[in-house]
Amino acid sequence: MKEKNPWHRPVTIIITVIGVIAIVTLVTYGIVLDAGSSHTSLYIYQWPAEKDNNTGRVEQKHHCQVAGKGISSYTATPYKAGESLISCLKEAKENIPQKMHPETPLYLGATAGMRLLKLENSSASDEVFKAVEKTLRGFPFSYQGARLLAGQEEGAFGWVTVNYLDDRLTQVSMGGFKYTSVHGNESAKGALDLGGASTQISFVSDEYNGSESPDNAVSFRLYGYDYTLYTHSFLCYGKDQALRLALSGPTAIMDPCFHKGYNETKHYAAVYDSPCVSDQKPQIVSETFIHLGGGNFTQCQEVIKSVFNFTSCRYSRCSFNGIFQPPLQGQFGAFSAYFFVMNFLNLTDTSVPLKTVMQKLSDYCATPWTQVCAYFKHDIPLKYLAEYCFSGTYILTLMMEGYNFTSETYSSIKYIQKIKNSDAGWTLGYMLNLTNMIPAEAPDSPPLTYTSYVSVVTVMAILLFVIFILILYSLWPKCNTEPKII
Ligand SMILES: Nc1nc2c(ncn2[C@@H]2O[C@H](COP(=O)(O)OP(=O)(O)OP(=O)(O)O)[C@@H](O)[C@H]2O)c(=O)[nH]1
Ligand SMILES: [Ca+2]
Repeated sequence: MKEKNPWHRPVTIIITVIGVIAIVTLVTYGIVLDAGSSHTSLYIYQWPAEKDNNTGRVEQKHHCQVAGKGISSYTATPYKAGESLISCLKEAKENIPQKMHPETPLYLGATAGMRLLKLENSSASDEVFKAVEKTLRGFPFSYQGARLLAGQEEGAFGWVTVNYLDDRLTQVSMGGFKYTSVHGNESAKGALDLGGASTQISFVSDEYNGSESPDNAVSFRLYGYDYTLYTHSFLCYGKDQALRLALSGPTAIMDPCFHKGYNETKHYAAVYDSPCVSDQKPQIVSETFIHLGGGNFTQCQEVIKSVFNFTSCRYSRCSFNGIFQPPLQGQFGAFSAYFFVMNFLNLTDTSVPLKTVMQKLSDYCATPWTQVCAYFKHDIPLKYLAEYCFSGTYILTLMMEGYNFTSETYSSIKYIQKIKNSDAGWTLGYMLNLTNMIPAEAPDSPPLTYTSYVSVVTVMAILLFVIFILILYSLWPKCNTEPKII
């Protein structure tokens, strides 16, 4: 008896086609933990499994904020630094299909909080890393290391993220010709990152080739274009450490950067337990001081200016503290605390003249604390709320006095949190680099987003399916309806 060909069964055909779609649209994942000074965040990224290194293909799938403070705060009980990560890692397990766990790379990068801890107590920092590593190794992912990022890396990877997500890195390919005129230095966007303990500025400038102050240069070749990036990370100039710098000194008690009516008793130790300010600790017997708000924007600006040193510069030009900075060039994306703060203050629109922005901030700083509290206390944690006047003034002073933006160039800054649903920050650039996802040479085909890629593959698979069915139908043995002539 002739066996029926199983390939002729419609169920088999449908399963095969679904299988083909599943294989072609397989997704690869990567996990990066951003162990910042104030807190840790876990990001899951996803991209199509086929090894086609087009730009704009990696997307953020999931973000988990670790509860509690940053890992550098667990010096007394390092194992708790590891434990703090467990719930987000469990979330990661749920968000990535189980069969993909062993091949999902897992990275942890620590930034300024751990840099400060290393300066202060290097064995304590080793203990924290050990604890964190132990936890990460306990999960089924492909652990790739937990390490301290250099300030330069943090700045450079933030720049890569912003430009990658903005599709500014590839060359445009049209009809076989590659157009480079709109890419490279001219279209690259600078990156401004304001953390809790450090702040980074990174941009390309036609006037910087790395010869002056080579420590500030990061060079790479991406998609066939050479970039020499200027980058600098100012340790102690993140907004939490800058607040300590501004507080420390004889004027600490009446603080113009806090609202009138703000009145809190604080421990000296809490302010001075950081290498950024430890040498400025006043010789006072008392353990506490009363932090009073003055609510005066102009005076606050003066206090903040005093934390920047403009007295010496051994280069052709400097930002502050004797650090070289070439002339600013192009657009800038300002993220992390730049966004949190300016978004709260409703000041993210940089087309508004700088004078108006300052006036609005001045009005906000002059608002009595009781009024601010009554209005926002249900929505915003009090700690954040108390600091927005300081933080807003710090941001404007850092930009205008520190980095030399002017009222004309202020509009070249855009406050951003996300680009195409992915958070702006160093983590994506870090993973792209470590997984070799950005090739040195340009790909030939123009990039597709993941969604467009899946749509194209699905449409093609359906089309193939229809053609397949039609072919089968034409080959299928049919009943002969014609009367048989005997
Ligand atoms: N208002 C507000 N502030 C936030 C929020 N998230 C974080 N911050 C604060 O903004 C500052 C910067 O936060 P991050 O960018 O996460 O800093 P970080 O990565 O912990 O610190 P670094 O290691 O210096 O980069 C810190 O002072 C945080 O406490 C938020 O959602 N709202
Ligand atoms: Ca950060």
